[in-house]
Amino acid sequence: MAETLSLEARGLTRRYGGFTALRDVSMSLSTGEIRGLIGSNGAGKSTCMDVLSGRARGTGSSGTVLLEGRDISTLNERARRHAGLARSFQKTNIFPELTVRRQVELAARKAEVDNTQDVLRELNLLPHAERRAADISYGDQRRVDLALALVGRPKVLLLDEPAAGLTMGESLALAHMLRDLAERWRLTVLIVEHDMDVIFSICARVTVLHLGQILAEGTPDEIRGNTDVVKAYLGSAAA
Ligand SMILES: Nc1ncnc2c1ncn2[C@@H]1O[C@H](COP(=O)(O)OP(=O)(O)OP(=O)(O)O)[C@@H](O)[C@H]1O
Repeated sequence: MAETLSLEARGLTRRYGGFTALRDVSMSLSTGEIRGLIGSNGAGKSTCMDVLSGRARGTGSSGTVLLEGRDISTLNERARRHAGLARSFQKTNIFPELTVRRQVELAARKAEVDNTQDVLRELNLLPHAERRAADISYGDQRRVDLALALVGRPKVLLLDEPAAGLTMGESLALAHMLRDLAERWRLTVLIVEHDMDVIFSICARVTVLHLGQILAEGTPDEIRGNTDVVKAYLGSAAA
């Protein structure tokens, strides 16, 4: 029996006036997969995440998004989140004055779930739970961001540059925690990240965007060995 895909995008296109930022992008992610989405500045990565998450809907956007086989293309961002598609942004969403526990509780209440303690434990945040977010390290704040996206126990997480601003050690620790979570929760992750060490250490497959279109898709070894990708992106990005 064919496996039901966790997230499927068919023919995603996004136009801004006469400019096409994303053209006919299709991809299929299986359950528990961590997929990297890479490409140079302006390649269309954020636009792709916007169309998937429902942030960019209506005029200018077309294509189909399926979540576990269900067509969610007509749902707005909030309804998609409710259906199990969560997104975490590069810009931190946390309130500096609140304790870590309080803001995870607020996010849990909004998502109508009661798993604050579980999520704090999973993300190694229990030792910081009673501290104000402003008083913890930037690396820990990024984990609070992740916690806020994970409270509803989503099926799919869209992750925008989670390692931005982290030290190399913090980035790799975050990457391994993500891989561990995806495995235990059967969580599917689509991750946009400029840190190729993070991408190549946790992604089974990588999709490369270039000028709004898919340039390549494959395993980390295939992507690293693809001369078009090296020319368009990796030659400069891997630095
Ligand atoms: N609101 C908008 N109006 C017009 N053009 C836009 C808009 N948003 C994005 N674009 C254009 O669409 C293209 C894709 O942008 P996008 O932000 O998706 O790229 P990206 O791959 O995420 O880049 P980066 O790595 O710099 O974040 C760019 O040429 C950008 O200038």
